[in-house]
Amino acid sequence: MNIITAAQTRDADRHTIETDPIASIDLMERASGTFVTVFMQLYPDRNTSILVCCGTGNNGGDGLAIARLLQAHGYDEIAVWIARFSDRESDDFSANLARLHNTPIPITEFFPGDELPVIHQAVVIDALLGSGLNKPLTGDWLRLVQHINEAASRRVAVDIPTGLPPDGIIPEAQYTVYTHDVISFQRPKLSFFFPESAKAIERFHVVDIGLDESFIERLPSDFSLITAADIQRIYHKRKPFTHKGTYGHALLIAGDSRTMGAALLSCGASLYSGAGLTSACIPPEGLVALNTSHPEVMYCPAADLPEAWDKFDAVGIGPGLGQREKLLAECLTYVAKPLVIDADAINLLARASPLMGRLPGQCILTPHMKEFDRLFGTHRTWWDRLCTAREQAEARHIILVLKNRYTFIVTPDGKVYINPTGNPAMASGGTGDVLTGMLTSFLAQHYTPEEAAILACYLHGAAGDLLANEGMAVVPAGRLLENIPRAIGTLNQQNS
Ligand SMILES: NC(=O)C1=CN([C@@H]2O[C@H](COP(=O)(O)OP(=O)(O)OC[C@H]3O[C@@H](n4cnc5c(N)ncnc54)[C@H](O)[C@@H]3O)[C@@H](O)[C@H]2O)[C@@H](O)CC1
Ligand SMILES: [K+]
Repeated sequence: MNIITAAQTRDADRHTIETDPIASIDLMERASGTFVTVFMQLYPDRNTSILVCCGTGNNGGDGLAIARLLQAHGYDEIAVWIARFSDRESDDFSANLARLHNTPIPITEFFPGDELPVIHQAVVIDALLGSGLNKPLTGDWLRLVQHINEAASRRVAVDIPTGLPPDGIIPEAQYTVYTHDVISFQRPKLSFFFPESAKAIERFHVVDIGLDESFIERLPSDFSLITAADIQRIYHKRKPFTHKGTYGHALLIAGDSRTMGAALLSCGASLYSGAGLTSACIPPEGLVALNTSHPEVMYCPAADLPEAWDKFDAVGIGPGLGQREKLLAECLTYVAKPLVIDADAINLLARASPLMGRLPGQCILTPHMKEFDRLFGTHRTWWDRLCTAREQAEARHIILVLKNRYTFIVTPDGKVYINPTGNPAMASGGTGDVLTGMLTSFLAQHYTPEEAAILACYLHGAAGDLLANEGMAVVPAGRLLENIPRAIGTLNQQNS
């Protein structure tokens, strides 16, 4: 699903109005109706007291229509505030204001400098400003937004929290309405996926307001959100008459005396993700632990690597590797193979910059924020970091998996795939090692690096989601392993 800019959304809006055809005021009614459907699922109690705060543009117009529709659905305790901080009002706002005057809903208008009454409603619907935002909030807007944030109410935004830019840089000090829920029209906005939006958005829901999807999908965009349908398309179900050789041989070069667990986790992840064979190049003191935890995994001593190299279909290096820089340097001298570089190996790369110049094309690097900044310099915003990631991926022909709540997979052609799965219960040591094992496993199974990255990130998060949905508030990395086949299994069920 491509993620589009505010300007492109306006194009899609115009196109739909012309070709559907539908009058703009009716499109607003349709959008407001879809908002109301989700809102009623979130707050089914018709006695919920609701304050709808509206600006005078189309976001405000939506707010007015929403107030009227909620009242028609039996929500009687509704009040509307209109922020008259600008002389302009959109046509559809005016039309909806006229319609609202035919209802008993009380409307209060506020002008610059007006005192703001205490908000006592259980829910505030934020329809002040939407995707039309073109500068940070100041003056009366900022005062109103802070006033809303100070109320004890639940806050639900129409389309986007007021003050949050839909795309581009989100300045750290940017003030927005801090929402519990955002009900967003047609597409999530790019900024929803940046950590800087955490305060502004607790969760978001996307509703289809009937804009022309085929038109939207044709709009050029370098950003796309991975969907279950994409995963279905990429994943190949295991076929009859296949054997372990069909599914490739993965090698994990990992572990050190104090960090052997990282190696075991990544080897386990390779195994559970379906590589036909998995070998571990670990220090010999880890052998007993390896044989105990994953007897299916074979051992490859570091000294055997030069002769054994040819038999591996993919290599992952880094989890718990410690300071064993020589191993990384050696790997980069052998015939290039599908390669994943993670964790300690990334830090070694950051320290030994000549090695950076030897990365094979299409290799996958999986830095988290700090590792990324160690490699490429510090960044003040995630937007800047993502811009650097795109430049570096293009210049070096590599794939960068920039890990976060929503992991960004950045490919050499500058495209960014955003992974939606995963949850905060997974935020603990070792889950990254599991991801490395999964990536290496899918590469060994002959998926392209781009496919492997998309599959691994999605299924890694999906495995964690299965556990979180079963009530686990914390998902330790070890518990993820057995859930990888379950996450893959759900694809098999849907495929059959
Ligand atoms: N697909 C669509 O495009 C649809 C859009 N709709 C709604 O329309 C919204 C966009 O409406 P508009 O383009 O009228 O814009 P907004 O209603 O978001 O903003 C209104 C105006 O406020 C001004 N403004 C921007 N930033 C400001 C700031 N920091 N301080 C003070 N004033 C500022 C701008 O002049 C802007 O045009 C969407 O978010 C959505 O809610 C819906 O009605 C349905 C269809
Ligand atoms: K809003």
